[in-house]
Amino acid sequence: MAVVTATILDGKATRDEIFEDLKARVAALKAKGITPGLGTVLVGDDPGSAAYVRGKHNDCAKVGITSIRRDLPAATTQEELEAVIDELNADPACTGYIVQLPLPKHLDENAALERIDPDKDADGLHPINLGRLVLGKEAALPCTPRGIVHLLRRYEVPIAGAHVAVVGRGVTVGRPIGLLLTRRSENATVTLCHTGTKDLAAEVRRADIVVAAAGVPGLITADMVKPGAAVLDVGVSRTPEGLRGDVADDVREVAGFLSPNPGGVGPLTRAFLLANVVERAEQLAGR
Ligand SMILES: Nc1nc2c(c(=O)[nH]1)N[C@@H](CN(C=O)c1ccc(C(=O)N[C@@H](CCC(=O)O)C(=O)O)cc1)CN2
Repeated sequence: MAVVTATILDGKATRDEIFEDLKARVAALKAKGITPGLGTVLVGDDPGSAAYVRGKHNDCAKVGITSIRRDLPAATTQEELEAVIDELNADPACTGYIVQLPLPKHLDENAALERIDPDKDADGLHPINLGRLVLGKEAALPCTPRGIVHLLRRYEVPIAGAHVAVVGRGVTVGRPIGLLLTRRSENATVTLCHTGTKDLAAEVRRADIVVAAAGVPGLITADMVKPGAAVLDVGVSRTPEGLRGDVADDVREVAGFLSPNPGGVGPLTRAFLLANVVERAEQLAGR
């Protein structure tokens, strides 16, 4: 029988704590006559993206944030998409919003992200907000990286001085997580691994913290993990057997901490999306 050594980093319990805090803050905003609003733009009928967007609006209802949904057909043109973005930029009821990624292949994702008003960028993925993060200025932070840092802190995983291997260089996780973890407040040393990395196993093996965000089922196996390391399973793939993370099951016999998938970082991605909207509403209320 498998021996589980890892402490499980429970994303759902941690999300519930964040929701309690957000509920109180939204109530305080409403008492001042301000209701935060989250917008989503979903293009096409990918069932995974549709489920994530549905989840985001369910979360809004739980904490008292107004939901604004724009669901567009798969054949939407770039001009039509940008017209919806412009509309949300101008909508005073919309405090912040996201364009659900990935977009259908015929659409230009970067152009769409750049069109979002940076002050309404609830995802923290606008180039201006990523640039502010690089410069150490206040900005909306990308939700999944924010969730990862929160989960590590919540379970008192040492970050300062840790060697972190990030696997995957996507815009929502891999690239921005390095920016967060190398801030002075976190002080980790980060190696960003990708398909061009010569010896992935060696890079992962010397890491105290592994962030697996490649979207390759079972990529990280027990023999690649330093005993006691914290392993965060962020990548997700839809396989004929169902949803699979990047981390093989046997890693829980070696790791010191493990964020499972599902039930780890995913719920925090959603929680920090709402947190970004509430924080923006609080900034506006303070003016
Ligand atoms: N505009 C964005 N698009 C995408 C992002 C993002 O941060 N911004 N990230 C992912 C998808 N995503 C949010 O949009 C997301 C992924 C996973 C979860 C989640 O809660 N997962 C659950 C399992 C859910 C299931 O069973 O299907 C879990 O991990 O427990 C939430 C949000 C790509 N696109």
